[in-house]
Amino acid sequence: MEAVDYLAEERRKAEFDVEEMKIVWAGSRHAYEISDRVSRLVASDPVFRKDNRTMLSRKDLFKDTLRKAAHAWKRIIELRLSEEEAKTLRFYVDQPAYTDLHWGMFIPAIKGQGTEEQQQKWLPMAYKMQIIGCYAQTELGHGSNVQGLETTAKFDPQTDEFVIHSPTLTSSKWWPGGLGKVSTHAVVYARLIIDGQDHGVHGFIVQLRSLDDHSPLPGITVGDVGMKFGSGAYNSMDNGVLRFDHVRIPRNQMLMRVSQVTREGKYMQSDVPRQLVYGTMVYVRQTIVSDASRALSRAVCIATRYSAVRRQFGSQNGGPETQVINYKTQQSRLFPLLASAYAFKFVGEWLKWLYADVTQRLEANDFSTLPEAHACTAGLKSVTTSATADAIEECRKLCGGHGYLSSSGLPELFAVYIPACTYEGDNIVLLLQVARFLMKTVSQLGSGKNPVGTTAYMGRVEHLTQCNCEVQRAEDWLKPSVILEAFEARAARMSVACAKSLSKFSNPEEGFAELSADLVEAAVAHCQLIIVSKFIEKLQQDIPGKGVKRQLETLCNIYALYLLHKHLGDFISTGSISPKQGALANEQLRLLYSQVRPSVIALVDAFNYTDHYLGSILGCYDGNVYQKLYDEAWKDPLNETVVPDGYHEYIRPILKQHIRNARL
Ligand SMILES: CCCCCCC/C=C/C(=O)SCCNC(=O)CCNC(=O)[C@H](O)C(C)(C)COP(=O)(O)OP(=O)(O)OC[C@H]1O[C@@H](n2cnc3c(N)ncnc32)[C@H](O)[C@@H]1OP(=O)(O)O
Ligand SMILES: Cc1cc2nc3c(=O)[nH]c(=O)nc-3n(C[C@H](O)[C@H](O)[C@H](O)COP(=O)(O)OP(=O)(O)OC[C@H]3O[C@@H](n4cnc5c(N)ncnc54)[C@H](O)[C@@H]3O)c2cc1C
Repeated sequence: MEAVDYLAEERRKAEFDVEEMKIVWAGSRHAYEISDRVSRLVASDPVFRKDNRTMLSRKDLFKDTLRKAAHAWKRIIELRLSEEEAKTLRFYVDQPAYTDLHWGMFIPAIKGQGTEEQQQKWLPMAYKMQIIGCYAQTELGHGSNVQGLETTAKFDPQTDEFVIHSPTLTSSKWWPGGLGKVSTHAVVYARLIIDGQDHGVHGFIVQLRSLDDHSPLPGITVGDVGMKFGSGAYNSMDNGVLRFDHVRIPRNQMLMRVSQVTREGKYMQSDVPRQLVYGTMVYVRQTIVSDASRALSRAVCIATRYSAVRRQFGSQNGGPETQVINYKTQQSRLFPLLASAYAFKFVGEWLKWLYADVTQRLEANDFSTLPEAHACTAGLKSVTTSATADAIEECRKLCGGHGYLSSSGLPELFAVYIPACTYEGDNIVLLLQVARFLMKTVSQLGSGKNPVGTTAYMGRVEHLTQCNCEVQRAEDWLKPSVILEAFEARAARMSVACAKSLSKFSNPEEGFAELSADLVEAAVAHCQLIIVSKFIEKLQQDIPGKGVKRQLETLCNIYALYLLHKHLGDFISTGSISPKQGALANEQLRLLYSQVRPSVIALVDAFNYTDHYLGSILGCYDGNVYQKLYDEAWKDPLNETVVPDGYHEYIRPILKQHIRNARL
């Protein structure tokens, strides 16, 4: 059989309706149709070509990004694309750009923190891209600790203005995407000072560059922070540095939904919580969870297709070698990642719903679910991005040597993805936020306030800290109720153990710092429980299509049992399961790998990614890996000449050394 036939053969083995699974993956038939149409549109447009981008210099890469962003905008206007279609188009262009921050943070910040009047003034200009904005919060000296920001916004009652100033080197804004070279405006976070009194961090809309010639306005020093990790990758983004030297802005450019400053310089707080100043981060963290499933599914698609094509060992009497995907070790490394991609997809959908729900409540002045929304977005952002970053690297290893080639697409995907573990909140810092929320929940148990939502299980803490797992045979692990109780017991017991340890400290903050490593583990357990439970909930829905639900059940079980196996120490040390039950879970997991094996190629086909989006020779739909790898090698600039540049200066003299030595 030719390499090109391997995937066709695999597709014939699929045990479910792949077209229906595509709709489940996309979220709805409508979303599927948009994604399918727009991804093909991008793939067929030569301006969006990206196969040469890791070879470009920083300047050429940046200009290429500007060209793509301008072309994308032109196509959006020409084709009158809806908001959803436009977003999908930017996603498939697949090159980090200032537009991500303009649409993803600048506009949401004004929407979430601006008054009606401010929204009416700024949003129409932003929607038409007559102004381009970024989100300037982080400083050289302060990122995680937002309350530690140093930039000041002093109210000047004489002129009815704020004076924005960077008092120290460490107060220089540092990192904001789009700031370095493009943005005309920024939402700048600064300490509000009125009459010498510090009212903490607030957001301000500040113009940075002239709308006529793009030069920085007086008092503004702005530039790019420099090259980042990897070639291509996130270097298409102009992450920037910015300093203010007493820059004046009108008073009405402070975002005033949460608090206001009057003409007289009076500071007034609305009845909305102060934490809404952090609202844009909650919004973006929620989108990052869905993005994790996309990045992970992309890597998994590449590694799965390649693993079905690649053969090593096992040939008998000159017959074909074994497909590496049939090695149990390959399966135990790859299939949990496939299952994780689906798990993150569904928890991302749920989180989107949660965010929409909390937004609706906030509009009706119901702030009760804000702490949970903060904990869920922070925790799930952390857990899904860390797992995805690790998984992309694992996929590279699963592809052996060829995975290390740039043309596999995996090195660039890794380089572009890993900052997700840091931006929008360092993952450990965010897990500590979840831990605080959990400790608060435990401390309130018995006070008559019943935990709700994702912490509702804590309401059954007495049962969960005493229950015995009922598993006796491997197949008992297939019962959703059994899986759920094991995960709930582990999470509840870890939180309760932390709370008990904390109670021994006279100073709770000291205790929290001392126990922070354990608290992070408890937070991870809680977040993993959410992901598992949302997958199980998804399966309670009506899911049409032959065999579709069955495949999803298998993936759900793989995801849960893989986590259980990976964190066996937690489950056993908390007494949530016995060592014997842990071994049975592993036995069941092996059976599940065999069960899902015939369908894995169809399961990655269901992501419906174009070859353009995948950007990987190893992951192409046709599986023609070797011919493509061979052809690609000859396109490398080093192969433009047979004898390399530098031969005469640096190679020949060494080779001819013996002649010189002989003459001496
Ligand atoms: C689509 C775009 C593409 C993506 C491109 C990526 C671009 C990247 C952009 C960025 O990175 S922007 C910068 C992001 N920066 C951060 O994420 C900073 C992380 N730090 C924080 O979020 C906070 O400083 C902190 C870690 C939460 C701590 O803040 P603070 O010291 O003020 O809080 P605490 O005293 O711990 O808590 C006070 C109180 O507030 C609650 N809370 C904290 N954050 C939020 C929130 N976002 N929403 C709601 N509530 C929040 C917290 O739980 C505490 O509650 P109580 O315990 O008092 O009830
Ligand atoms: C590619 C990229 C794009 C970005 N885009 C933007 C943007 O558009 N706008 C913007 O404003 N910012 C942006 N940022 C900044 C980003 O939000 C911050 O880098 C991030 O919040 C982490 O903060 P930090 O860099 O200060 O890390 P630090 O907080 O200095 O982290 C350093 C280490 O200290 C640990 N640590 C910190 N605090 C604690 C604690 N309390 N307990 C335990 N450990 C702790 C962390 O876990 C980490 O290991 C971007 C960053 C990157 C990398």
